[in-house]
Amino acid sequence: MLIIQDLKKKYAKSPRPALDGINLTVEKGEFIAVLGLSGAGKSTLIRCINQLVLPTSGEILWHDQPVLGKRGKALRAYRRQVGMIFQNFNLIDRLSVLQNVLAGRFGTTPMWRVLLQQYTREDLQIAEEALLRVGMVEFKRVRADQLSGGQRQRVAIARALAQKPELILGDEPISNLDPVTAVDVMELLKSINEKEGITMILNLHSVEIAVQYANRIIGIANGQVVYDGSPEGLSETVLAQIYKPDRKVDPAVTTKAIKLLSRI
Ligand SMILES: Nc1ncnc2c1ncn2[C@@H]1O[C@H](COP(=O)(O)OP(=O)(O)OP(=O)(O)O)[C@@H](O)[C@H]1O
Repeated sequence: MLIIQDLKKKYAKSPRPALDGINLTVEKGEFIAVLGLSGAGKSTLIRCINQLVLPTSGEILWHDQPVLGKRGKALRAYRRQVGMIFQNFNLIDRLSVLQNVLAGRFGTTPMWRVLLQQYTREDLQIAEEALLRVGMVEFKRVRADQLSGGQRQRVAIARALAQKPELILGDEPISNLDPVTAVDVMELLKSINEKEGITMILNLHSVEIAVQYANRIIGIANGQVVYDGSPEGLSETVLAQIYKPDRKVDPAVTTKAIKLLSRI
C-alpha cells in the first residue's frame, strides 16, 4: 500500500541529511515500530509520509500513486487516509472531546465548520462510534484540557479513527505517558490494528514495547535503514547497529544501554 523509494531529506540549516536514502515497502495490516537514537530521523520519516515535511528527493507511492507533489484537494484526500497521532496529543484544549474528534472528519478543512456545528448526522455518528471504540464516549462533552494524558491520547486516536484511515502514523505516541498508561494505549492500537485492519507505523523509544507489539521493526541510524525485520531478529549486534555509538553519544553509555536492552 505504501512504497518509499530512495527518500532523502536535508534540512536547510542542518549539516547532515536527516534521511539518507530510505527504501521501504509497507503492506496493509502491518504493525511497524521504528526505532533509533534521538536524531536518527524517525520523526522526519513519519512526517515525510504524510507530507508535514517535504522530502528533498525520492518518491512515496500510496496505492501505486505518487504522493509527492500532491497539493490542495488531492493532498487533503491523501491525508484523510493517513491518520496521525503525536507525542503531545495535538488536541485543541478549549474544544470538547467530541469537537476534537469531529475535527478529524474534516481533515485539513477550516475549523469554523466544527465551531459552528456544521457537521452532518453521519459525521456525528462516526465521531461517536470512534469515541466508543477508544472507551471515551462518556467524556464527549468534557473539554480536552480536563483530561489525563492517557485519555487525551485516546481522544487523539478517536480523531484519527474518525477519518476512517487505512494507515495510522504515530510520532512517539506513548513518550509522554506513564508505563501503565503507555501499555494501555499500545493495547488499544494493537486491537485497532488487528480488528479494523488499520496499518500502524509508530516511532517508539522503548525497544521492549516495540518487541512486544510490533510484527516488524525498522531500525534507523543516521537517516538510513540499518534493520528491517522481525522483532525476534533484534540481536545484540542489530541493536548495536541501531543504537551504535556516534559523535553525540559516549560509547560507554551506548554499550551499557545495549546490554540493558539485550536482556529483554
Ligand atoms: N526543522 C528542522 N530543522 C533543522 N534540522 C532538523 C529539523 N528537524 C529535525 N532536524 C534534524 O534532523 C535530524 C533528524 O531529526 P528527527 O527529529 O527526524 O530525529 P528523531 O529520530 O525523530 O529524533 P527524536 O527521537 O529525538 O525525536 C536531526 O539531526 C535533527 O537535528
